Amino acid sequence: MAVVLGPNRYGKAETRVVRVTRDGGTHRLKDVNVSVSLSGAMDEVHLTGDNAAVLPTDSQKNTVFAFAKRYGIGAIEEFGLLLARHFTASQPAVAHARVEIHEYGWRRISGGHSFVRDGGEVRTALVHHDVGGTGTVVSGLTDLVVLNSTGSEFHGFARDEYTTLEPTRDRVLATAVTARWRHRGTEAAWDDSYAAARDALLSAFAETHSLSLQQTLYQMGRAVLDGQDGVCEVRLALPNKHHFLVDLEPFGLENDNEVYFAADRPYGLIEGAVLTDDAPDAPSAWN
Ligand SMILES: O=c1[nH]c(=O)c2[nH]c(=O)[nH]c2[nH]1
Repeated sequence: MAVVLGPNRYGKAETRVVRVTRDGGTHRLKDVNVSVSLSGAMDEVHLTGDNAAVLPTDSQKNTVFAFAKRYGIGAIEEFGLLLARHFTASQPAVAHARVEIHEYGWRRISGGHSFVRDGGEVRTALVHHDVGGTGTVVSGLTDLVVLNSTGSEFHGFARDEYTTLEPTRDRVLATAVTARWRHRGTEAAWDDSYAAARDALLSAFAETHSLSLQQTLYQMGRAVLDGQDGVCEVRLALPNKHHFLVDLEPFGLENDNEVYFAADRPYGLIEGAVLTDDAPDAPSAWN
């Protein structure tokens, strides 16, 4: 029985590119996930290991970043066509290009450079009640994804022999907020309280000129407490969703804080509590 090569394709999946367009102080954001898959005369690489027809998936990823800079990202259909036509036109072995793009929507918070991602967030409540009649209520949310495309710095940090991070005076700051806030009592206008806390978190994130995510965390917690006497403690978990500036110099392009690689892991995880100095102890409230 003979064995033959069947249908095949290859490419770089899920290149996460964030393109910031700066129009003075007003920024626009395009956040996409691009998967390229090429097919054509690829028998040799499978049968003999001859790579002559294989444009590396690494080059495909670089093309996505370079095109994001060179042409911007308009409608994702248009960006997809641009890429697919490029690969079929420039690689003799490529007969077909498949480009799938997913776009994540963002809405403005306030100011010109602060955004909250559409959908996905979850409202949470955790209630404890004793037979004796005392209770605690912890409200919260998870997966509230926010991004500042400027207004964030990180420098002056401790260094050791393993430190390679470059200090920065202008970076993208993004996080998926998990916040929980403890109420003093068991009577409150819960929906209004939730809306006010969510607003306070968003405004504080947008309005804090950040020197670290830790500093932003404290300001976010404080904003919730300042807005509501009925809340005595806020706990926050803020993953630092790193956006790395892509080096476009090898392609003769300058990257003036426009094209970022949105990494999903590993991520910094910044956690902390902010509380009023009269907050009652609540050993079980958070578990
Ligand atoms: O805001 C930050 N806090 C850190 O603790 C940290 N560590 C790091 O590598 N980048 C950052 N950013």
